[in-house]
Amino acid sequence: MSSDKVGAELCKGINGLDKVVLRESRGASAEVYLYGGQVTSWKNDHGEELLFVSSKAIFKPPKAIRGGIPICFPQFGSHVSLEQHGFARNRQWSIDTDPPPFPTNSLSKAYVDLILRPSEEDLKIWAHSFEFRLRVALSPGGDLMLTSRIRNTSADGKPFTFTFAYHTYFSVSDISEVRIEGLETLDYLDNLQNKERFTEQGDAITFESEVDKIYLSTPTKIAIMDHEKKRTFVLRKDGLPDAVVWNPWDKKAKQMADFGDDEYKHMLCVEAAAVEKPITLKPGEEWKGRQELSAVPSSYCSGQLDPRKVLLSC
Ligand SMILES: O=P(O)(O)OC[C@H]1O[C@H](O)[C@H](O)[C@@H](O)[C@@H]1O
Repeated sequence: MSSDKVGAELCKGINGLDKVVLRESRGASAEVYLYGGQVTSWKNDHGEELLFVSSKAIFKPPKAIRGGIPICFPQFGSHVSLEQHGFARNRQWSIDTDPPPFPTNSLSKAYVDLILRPSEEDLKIWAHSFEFRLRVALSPGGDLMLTSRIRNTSADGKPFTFTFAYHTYFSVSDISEVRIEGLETLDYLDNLQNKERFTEQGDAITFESEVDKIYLSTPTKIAIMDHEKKRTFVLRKDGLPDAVVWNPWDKKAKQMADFGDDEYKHMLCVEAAAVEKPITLKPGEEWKGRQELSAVPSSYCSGQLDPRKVLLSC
């Protein structure tokens, strides 16, 4: 890491928590808290914030930070007897000063490598040795890239199984002006209806009430179009077949202590995930999951009414 303007700099964030600030030459930036290994800010080269973080977010252990990109591991949701979304999002990560070689095609200097290993206490609640390496990088054009590498380091010959999500909170102007393209006609599990399986009907997905769905085996590109902002987020993913879409809407919003009553209007979670088919790693095996985000003016995407064209042209 360097302390130059372009690159990565370790400094203090809210409540004295350590954070790494990434800066690219054209002005894009990102912030990553070591607490949770969590991205809490991603700004374009005009300094506009692209991620949502609640004004009521609590930057203090043991609560996970409400917003940005929490890491859900070793589980997404609450299937096994672990806390909801696992513990990676409320553990202290370390800077990985000597990560194993990282095949990368990016010329970026703005990146940081973090590592999470289980503590003695963690091993009591999830008895598996692992190394979780997370690279967060900004491309020269301002794209935000997260790569997770999870390795089974157990010496006892035991495999382990996990589910995973990059729980990304996008900042949007007004949820009623937003639509998602790339998920129409897919099957999903509806968390609001006992995880029952349905098939999405109709055109692009829009929002007028609470949504909590796990879309299964999705395309690798998903577009989130904010009409009022004239901005399109493009999410690209690899190793993560599913995509969770969540907005708590007004009633749930009021039930969350770390979320403002009206903030649901200005956020949308679209999360690259591996949920339906849990991943199993034998000792020595490694899994890799990537999420890449870009934000482009909507006018760059021709044929907005045709999702295939949008996804091809972005
Ligand atoms: O409040 P949290 O534990 O951060 O979870 C927030 C939300 O995360 C996901 O999107 C789940 O699908 C939702 O069911 C959950 O309410």
